[in-house]
Amino acid sequence: MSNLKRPWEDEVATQEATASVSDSSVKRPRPEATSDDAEVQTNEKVESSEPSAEPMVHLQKTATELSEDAPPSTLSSQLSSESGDAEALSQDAEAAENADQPMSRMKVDNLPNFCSRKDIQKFCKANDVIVHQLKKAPKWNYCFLGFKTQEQRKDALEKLRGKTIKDNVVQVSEVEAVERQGTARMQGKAQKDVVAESATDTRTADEQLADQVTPLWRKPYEEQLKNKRTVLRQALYKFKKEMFKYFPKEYIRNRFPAPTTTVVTKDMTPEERAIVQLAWFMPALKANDDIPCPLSDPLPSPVVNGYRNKCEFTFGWNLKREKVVGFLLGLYKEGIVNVLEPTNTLNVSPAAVKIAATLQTFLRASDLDLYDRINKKGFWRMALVRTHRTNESMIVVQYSPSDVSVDKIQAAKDALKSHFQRAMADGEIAVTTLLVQGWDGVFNGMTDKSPLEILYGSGYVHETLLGINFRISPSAFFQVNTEATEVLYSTVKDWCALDEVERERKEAADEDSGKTKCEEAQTKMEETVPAETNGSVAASTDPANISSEAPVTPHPKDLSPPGTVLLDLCCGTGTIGLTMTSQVKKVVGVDIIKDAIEDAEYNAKLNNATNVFYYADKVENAIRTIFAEHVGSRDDVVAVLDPPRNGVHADVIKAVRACEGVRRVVYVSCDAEQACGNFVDLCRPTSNKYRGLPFKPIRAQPVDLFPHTKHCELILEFRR
Ligand SMILES: C[S@@+](CC[C@H](N)C(=O)[O-])C[C@H]1O[C@@H](n2cnc3c(N)ncnc32)[C@H](O)[C@@H]1O
Repeated sequence: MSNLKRPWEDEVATQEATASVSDSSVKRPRPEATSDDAEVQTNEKVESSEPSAEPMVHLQKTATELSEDAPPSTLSSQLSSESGDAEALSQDAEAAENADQPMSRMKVDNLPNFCSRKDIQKFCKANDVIVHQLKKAPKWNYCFLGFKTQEQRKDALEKLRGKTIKDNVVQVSEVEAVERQGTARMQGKAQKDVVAESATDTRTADEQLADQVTPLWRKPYEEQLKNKRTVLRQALYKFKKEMFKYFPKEYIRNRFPAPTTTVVTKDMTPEERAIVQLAWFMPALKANDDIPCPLSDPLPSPVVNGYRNKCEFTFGWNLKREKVVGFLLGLYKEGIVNVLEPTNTLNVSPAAVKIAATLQTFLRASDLDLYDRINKKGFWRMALVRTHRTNESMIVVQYSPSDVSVDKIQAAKDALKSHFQRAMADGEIAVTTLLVQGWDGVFNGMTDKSPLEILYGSGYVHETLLGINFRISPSAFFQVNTEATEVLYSTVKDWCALDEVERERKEAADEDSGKTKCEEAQTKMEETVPAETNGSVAASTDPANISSEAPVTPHPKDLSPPGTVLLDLCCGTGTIGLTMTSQVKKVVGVDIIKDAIEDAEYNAKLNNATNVFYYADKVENAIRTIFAEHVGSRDDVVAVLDPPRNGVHADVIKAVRACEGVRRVVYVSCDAEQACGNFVDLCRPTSNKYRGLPFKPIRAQPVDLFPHTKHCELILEFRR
C-alpha cells in the first residue's frame, strides 16, 4: 500500500466549529464563523475536489479561513479591506483605535444570499441604527454589529427586530463578551488573552453542530434545491459578466449589432474576430433569462439522509471530559474542546455512526490518551471511515508515534485490531479492512506524507456504479454520495452523446467522397504549420488557421481506424470513463494521484476494459502527450473534465481548445463560481494564448450530491 495522497483530490470535507459549546444549560460562546462556508479547511482543502460538507476538523487553515475565526477587530478590518468598502474601512479603523474598549455586540441572522456590507449599512441607516462596527464575511448569511454602549445595542435590537432586508426577516440576538474560562487543559496558558464572545444562543449543542455541518437542515429538501439553483444561476451570471470583457468597448456602446459575417478570416482584427466568434452570446442571454445557457432544475439526490460514504472523525473530549469520536464543536485555538458524537448528523451514514461508536469504546478503554493539538501530546489522533453499499468498510486510524515506545505502539495496534475483529465476529459492524498511519505533523487529517500500514484486510473497499465495479484505495477520490453519483454519471454519459458524435463523424466521412475531412485538414495544416511542429497540438491551431469549420487535428503516428476518443481528465479511480468504454474507440484518463490511477488501471481490468489508457500526472503536464499518443487524425474527441473545486490549470483549457478534434467538453464542477475562469477560457475568442475555436455553453444541469449543505454539482456542456 502506498502513501495516502490527499492534497488534490481530498474530498475530505473539513470543518471546524468556531465557538465552544457546553451542554445547553451552560452559557455558550457564539459560533462566530460557522455555516458550511465558514467550515475551516486545511490548506490542502483549498485544492479540494469536493465541497466541504463533511463534518471534520483540521487545524491548518488558509488565510481566509483563519480570518473567519480571527478575533472580531482583526477580522472586520480584513473583511472590509477585501470588500474595498471605504465607509466600512473607516468604521473599522475607528473600531481598531478603540480596540481596548469592550464593544457591545449583536448578531443579525437570516440575511439573504448575496447581502453585502453596504446592504447592511443601508439597512441599519434606514432603521435609524448607528453602528460602530460591522463584521460580515462575503459568504456569511449573518453579521455582527458592534455598539459603543449596551444602551445603543438595546435600542438597535428593538429597531431591527422583525425587520426585513431584501425580503428576509432578520433575527437579532445579543452577543456577550465574557472572559472565557477555557478547559482544564488550557489552565496554565495565558488565559487572560483568551477573551471571547458568548452568544445568548438557545440552540442545543446538536443543533449547533447541525447548523455547522448541514446548514440547510432546517429547510425542506425542495427548498434546499431551489436555493442551490439560485446560487448556481448566480455563478452563470458571473460567467456572463466575465465574457463581456472580450467584446470591444465600441461594440458594446453600439449595443451589440449583429455581425455581418459568420466566417472568421485571416485578415480580421482581433476585435472583428471576437465579434464573430461571440455572435452566439447576446442571443443566448436573451433566450436564457440573462445567463449564457439554459439552467435546469437540480436533479435531487435519491438519498437525502445518511448519504456520505466517507467521513473523517475527530478524537476529542466532551465537556464531561469523556473521550469522544465525532465532530468538533468548538474553537480549538482558544482551548475549547467539545467533540460531539455523530449520532444526529444528518449526512453521516448509520454504518459510519456505528463504526465511530465502536472506535469510541476502544479509545475509552485504551491506556493511551487522545492527541491534544494544543500541547501536542497524546497518541490517538483521528480516523477516516469509508462505508459502501457492497457492505465493505474501511477505517484508517491515525496516531502520533512520538514519545511512545515501539513496543507500546505495537501493543496499541494489536489491541485496535483485536477490538475490531471481535466487533466483526460479533456482527456489530462490517469493517472489512483496518489501516493505521503514524503522523506527528501539525496538519490534522490524513496525509500523504506518512505511509499507511494495513492491520487486516486488503487495504481497499469496493463499490459498484452503473453496473461497473470499482476498487477504492484510502486516498483516492470517490464521490461521497454513491446513489447521487449514479445520477451524475448517467447524465454525463448522456451528454457525451457518444452515439451522436460517432454518427456525425461517419456522416462527415461519407459525404467527403474520396477525400476525408481529415485529409483536407492535413492539407490545410501543411500550408500553415511549421514543419518541425507539424501535428503538434499547439501548432495545429495557429490563429491564422481559424475558420468557422474546425479541422480535425491530424496526427501522423496514429493510423488506427477513426473513432471517438473519450478523455477523462481528472479521472480519479476511472469512474466516469469506465462507464463509457463500450461506446468509444478508447478512453484516456489522467489524474494526479498515483494511487487513484493504480485503482483506475485495476478497475479497467476488473471490468474487462481493454481500450483504456491512464496517466498518473498533472493533467496540465500530460495533456499534450495524451493528444500526441492517443488522438488520431480522424478521431473525434469528447473531453470530460471533472476537476477539483477551483477548476483546472489554464494550460489544460488551452490544450483542449488547441486540439481541433475536441468538439465537445462536458465539464463537471462542484463549485461553479470557482470554476468560472475555466468556463470563460473555453469560450473566449481565439488569441495567441487561447488558440483553436472557442466553445459555447449549451446547457447546464445541477445534480445535488450534498443534501442539507450548500454545495451542488453542476454539469455544463460546451460545444464548438
Ligand atoms: C472531483 S475529483 C473527480 C474524480 C473522478 N472523475 C470521479 O468522479 O470520481 C477531481 C480529481 O482531480 C484530481 N486532480 C486534482 N488536480 C489535478 C491535476 N492538476 N491534474 C490531474 N488530476 C488532478 C484529483 O486527484 C481528483 O481525483
